[in-house]
Parts: sequence; structure tokens; C-alpha cells
Amino acid sequence: MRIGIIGGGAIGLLLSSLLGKDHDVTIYVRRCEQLQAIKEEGVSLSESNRTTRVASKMFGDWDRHDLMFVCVKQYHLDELIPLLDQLDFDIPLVFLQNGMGHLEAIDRLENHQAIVGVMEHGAMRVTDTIVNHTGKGVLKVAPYRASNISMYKVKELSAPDFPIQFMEDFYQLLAKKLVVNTVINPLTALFEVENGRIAEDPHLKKLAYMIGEEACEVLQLSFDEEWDRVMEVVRLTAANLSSMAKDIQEGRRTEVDAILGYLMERATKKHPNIRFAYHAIKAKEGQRSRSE
Ligand SMILES: NC(=O)C1=CN([C@@H]2O[C@H](COP(=O)(O)OP(=O)(O)OC[C@H]3O[C@@H](n4cnc5c(N)ncnc54)[C@H](OP(=O)(O)O)[C@@H]3O)[C@@H](O)[C@H]2O)C=CC1
Ligand SMILES: CC(C)(CO)C(=O)C(=O)O
Repeated sequence: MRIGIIGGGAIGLLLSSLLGKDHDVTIYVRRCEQLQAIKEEGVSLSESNRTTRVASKMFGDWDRHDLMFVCVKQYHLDELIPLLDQLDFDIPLVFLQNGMGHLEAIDRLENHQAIVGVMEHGAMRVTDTIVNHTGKGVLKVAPYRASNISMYKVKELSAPDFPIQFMEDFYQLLAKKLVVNTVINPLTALFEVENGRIAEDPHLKKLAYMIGEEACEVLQLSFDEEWDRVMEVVRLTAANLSSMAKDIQEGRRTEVDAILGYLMERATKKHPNIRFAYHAIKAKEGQRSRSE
């Protein structure tokens, strides 16, 4: 299959490496150095010696593909949407952003086939061509505005080293992941701890409970069910530093707007814990940029 991957970050490189073995993959990047590096070196996983040859092009210099994955952060989408709008409407676009802030951006592509996905893999970019596959998992996808033909194209990509699970309801898929990120990401970023501390420290666990309760109220999910899921993810990823904790540690912008910001916009009540966590993360982002 001819696959386009937009974004040469951790997830874009990981997908290129996993799918490039069996498919005709083109990765779209925004920097000439990365374009050149991928042309010369291909892409590879840091834990294996295998290099995968893929084509690379600049953002917007689109070829015709059967399917495209959008692997940029939610806050890059504003710039990308006008370029995506140039693509043929029948090319399915699979959006892999955390949170739910990207739905508003997808709505602006009203004629395109749109699928949303949750990557339950962990990935960290090591160089412009090498990625560390820190956690193996599944890709869960659901149609946002997509035909059976589009979903069928995604189904064809499922493979033993890249399993794909299909869900009917995009809202349930994204909302459940949003609760996990709302509870784990800000607390681990603020207290600079690995995910597992949330289960070990009774005070952090209490804070997690309070934020989780509010998130479920906003998203209209059953708190009892979601709390068990959150604690399961905490246990399964105990040794991980969450993506928000990593972003803060490395002085990068976080995805707090797509996660807590999204909930604040939808909250009908005050939900003080969500608001507190949102502003605390914003302050932490600012603190870092001021000290540079
Ligand atoms: N990493 C992970 O383990 C997981 C990530 N996700 C989600 O996947 C999405 C992508 O994450 P990830 O790959 O980790 O992110 P990265 O930060 O590693 O990569 C983002 C990519 O977007 C590019 N980009 C595009 N437009 C812009 C712009 N306007 N400004 C700056 N950069 C731009 C960056 O280019 P450049 O290289 O030039 O900076 C980079 O290649 C996120 O929404 C994340 O939440 C979900 C699950 C797991
Ligand atoms: C599941 C979790 C919390 C794993 O660290 C994650 O998605 C993230 O860090 O963004």
C-alpha cells in the first residue's frame, strides 16, 4: 500500500520504520536537514540494526497515497490544516494526537475521510532518523467521518508487529484515553516523577482521584470504571516518564491545551482541580522559558 506519514517526530519515525518494511512509505518533514538525513540513512529503531528505506519529502509536497497518518502535535495542526486541505478528499487521514483538541481542527477538513487513533506505543526520537520504541502496544482506531472503504484500508495494515484494533465509537476511544492523560500527565509533570509514583504515594493518589472524578464528570463517563483503568495504566507504565513530564523536563511546549484545556472549555461547573492543574502546567512551561 502507498502510505504517507506526516511528521518526522517520534511517532512518525516509528510508523515509518514499522510500516516501511512491507509498504511503500513516504515520510513528510518540515526541515531540509531531516529530509536529507532520511534520504541518506533511512529510518531505524535504536534497539535493532535494521534500517528501513523510505522516501522523504517536505510538508505540502504531497504525492498520491492510499492512506496518510498525521503524526504532529495537536498544536501544529493549525498550520497543517490548509496543506491537508489540498489533498484529494478520498485519501483517508488517520489522526494520532493525544487529547481531544484536534477534533476541532479535523472539523475544518469537512470533506475529507477522517479516522482517529490512539497509539498505545511509546516512542522517543533519538536523532532525525532513529527512534527508540520504548513501549510496544496496539493502535486503536475509530471512524470519525470515514467510509467502510477507508476503514478497510487501515485494516489491511494490521500485522503481528503492528496490531491494529478497531473501535466503533470514536468518542469513547478518545475520551477514555483523555481521562488517563488528564490524571497521569499533569501530576507526573508537576511533581517530576514516573507514572508509578501515583499508585505509591497516598497524597498523589488522592490528587489523581480528585482530578479523575472531575474529568469523568465533564466527559460523562463512569468514574468507577475509568479509575480502575487509570490505575491499571499507572501500573503498566510505572517506570515511564509521561509525555508531559518529558516535555517539561526538556523545555518543550506541552499538550496541556489539548488535554486539560479541552476539558475546561467543556466544563459546565467550576471543576477547580482541572483548572488548578492547567494553570500549574502553564506556569511550569513559562518558568522554563524564562530561565533560558
Ligand atoms: N511519542 C509517543 O510515545 C506518543 C505520542 N502520541 C501523540 O502523537 C503525536 C505526535 O507525538 P510525537 O511524535 O511524540 O511528537 P514529536 O514532538 O516527536 O514530533 C512532532 C513532529 O511534528 C513536526 N512539526 C510539524 N509542524 C510543526 C510546527 N509547526 N512546529 C514544530 N514542529 C512541527 C516536528 O518537526 P521537527 O522535527 O522539525 O521539530 C516533529 O517532527 C502527539 O499528539 C502525541 O501526543 C501518542 C502516543 C504516544
Ligand atoms: C499513557 C501515558 C500516560 C503513558 O506515559 C501517556 O499517554 C503519555 O505519557 O502521554
